[in-house]
Amino acid sequence: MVNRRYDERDVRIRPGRGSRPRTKQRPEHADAETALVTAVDRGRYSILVDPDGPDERVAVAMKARELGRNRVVPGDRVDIVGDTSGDDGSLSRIVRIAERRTVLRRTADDTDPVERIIVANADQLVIVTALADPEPRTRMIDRCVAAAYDARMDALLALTKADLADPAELVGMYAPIGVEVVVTSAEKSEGGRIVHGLEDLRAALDGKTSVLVGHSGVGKSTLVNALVPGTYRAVGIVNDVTGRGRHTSSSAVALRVPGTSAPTWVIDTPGVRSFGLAHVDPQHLLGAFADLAEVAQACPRGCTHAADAPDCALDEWVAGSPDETTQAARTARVESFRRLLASRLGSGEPDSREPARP
Ligand SMILES: Nc1nc2c(ncn2[C@@H]2O[C@H](COP(=O)(O)OP(=O)(O)OP(=O)(O)O)[C@@H](O)[C@H]2O)c(=O)[nH]1
Repeated sequence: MVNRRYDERDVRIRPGRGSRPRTKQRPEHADAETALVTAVDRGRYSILVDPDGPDERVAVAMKARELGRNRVVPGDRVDIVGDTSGDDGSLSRIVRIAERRTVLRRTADDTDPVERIIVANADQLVIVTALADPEPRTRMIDRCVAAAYDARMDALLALTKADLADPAELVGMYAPIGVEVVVTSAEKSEGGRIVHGLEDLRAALDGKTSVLVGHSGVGKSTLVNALVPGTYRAVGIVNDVTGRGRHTSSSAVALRVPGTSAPTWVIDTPGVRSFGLAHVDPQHLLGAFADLAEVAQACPRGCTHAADAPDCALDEWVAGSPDETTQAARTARVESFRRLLASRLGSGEPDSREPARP
């Protein structure tokens, strides 16, 4: 072994971490384009590339592996790479999901204990309810309103079949709690169906993305058909926007509403009966009642604002009304809020998944 002196050749100079080119530090998919997800069917996503832009086109995408188990749902704004041409047989990849403004979850059930997101970025929940045949169920409406408010969405009540029953009672019940109400009736005519009140509905949807919900038979298909002609076929949905294929699964589909002043979408949710209310945050619900939210600032910390909540400022507010008329109005308002709050428990009846409250 040569005994030599230590010199600078013995010093190993390693490039610092910062100077090494690292893939992760490069902007990922800088060439990505933006798209709107309109439907999901067995791992394939119908998307609209450059929505409302000069190059708007329909395409099909799959989820990139890097997104892992993150769900992509109708209403999602996404970044896509790959073949985004939309040509026959083309397939792009969704590499990013934009931050969601709102999320609507469907209720967990026995077979699936998780409340899954079904729609993203909707502004409004449209609760389609028949005035008769089938009879309206206010408990179901309350649950939907609570879900909408909790998701920070507006609630719109579309009352159908006004030719069969008077809407006054339901209008009187929901209009005072900030729920916009539209009344329609469909009439058979030679050329198909005329839906009276359709223009009111279209105006209430204009410029927004609205999720339509309703039980079977309430006339939801009749409304969607009138708003977006040619959408439905007997065997399933052919998406006019995506243009291709048949959408027979029970997941939500976004449809563009023509004849409006600003881009307008309805998202139909076949088979969705109810929404996730297990984690309703009283503060979110309260946010939909600006006057009550202000009063509730004086509540004790952690106040649930429920009827049995001790020292709830809402009760003091009602009790301290200057006159009888004001007291009646305040009582109605607090009761409406509490009804929505209680609807997560199934309107007084214990929910199968939740213990009854004392
Ligand atoms: N009298 C009356 N009948 C209506 C009205 N709107 C729809 N209907 C009828 O109600 C029934 C149900 O209407 P649909 O539009 O199929 O209802 P849906 O909510 O889509 O129900 P599903 O198709 O079962 O999901 C049909 O027989 C319609 O003709 C209405 O305004 N007045």
